[in-house]
Amino acid sequence: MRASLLQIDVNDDESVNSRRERVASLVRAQQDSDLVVLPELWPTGAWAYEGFAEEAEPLEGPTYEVMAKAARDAGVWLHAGSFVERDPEGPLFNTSLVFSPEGELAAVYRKIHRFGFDEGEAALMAAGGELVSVRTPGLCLGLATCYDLRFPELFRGLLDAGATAFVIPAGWPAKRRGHWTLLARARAVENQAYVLACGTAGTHGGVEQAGHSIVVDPWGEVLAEAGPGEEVLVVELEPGRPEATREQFPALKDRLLGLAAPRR
Ligand SMILES: O=C(O)CCC(=O)C(=O)O
Repeated sequence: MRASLLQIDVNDDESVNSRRERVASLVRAQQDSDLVVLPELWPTGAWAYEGFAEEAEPLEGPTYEVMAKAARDAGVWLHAGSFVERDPEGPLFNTSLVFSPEGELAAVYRKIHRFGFDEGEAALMAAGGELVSVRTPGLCLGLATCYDLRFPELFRGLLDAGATAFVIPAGWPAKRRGHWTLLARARAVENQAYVLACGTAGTHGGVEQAGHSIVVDPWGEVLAEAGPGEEVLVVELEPGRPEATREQFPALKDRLLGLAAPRR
């Protein structure tokens, strides 16, 4: 099973419309892959907060339309990264879409952990409240977005829902790149699952992006890692590898659920 992670250069000079068309062409060029992954908030830029309200789209807005068609044209499973969704009730969400190779919507995930400590995304957006996984013929994909990577309990929830791979679009800043790589490997090792973490390149909203999209196998080995610039990272995954790893080294069977809090 071949996956392509499209590490897009997201900068403030390119308009949302032209970036959308450019990214759609890049998706269409991945016909040899089974799964294509895009980063977080690539249409607007994850850090370009001032544009969020103006650029917000309904669920089935321009990003949905263009990406559904690109998935169908390429005949791939497409994790279309995320975009700023305006819910009909008013709130904004950081919303990821997954399309089947027929261009049908297969999953919608609204980012649960918003970044910003009461500012930026955390102030402007509402939190999603639902764990989402999607079964493809090869792997069961558990969905998470950027800052979610710091919350292992979310990944345990996805594991319990059957996930064998985690797909994590991000707009991770360069200054915390060390955490990105470490956390991606940790989530893979502790859950014995593939991690496909796709970030952005470039600088937007004044924040230099880490790039360095990464694919980690269920044993924690880095299968592929991008550099800092725009890049298509192509990697071969083995369906069945997570299950085989879990059988050979059955640490997940030793989980102790519901441990009591320490007595004071
Ligand atoms: O956790 C971090 O260091 C970065 C998170 C982030 O950039 C985001 O969620 O948008």
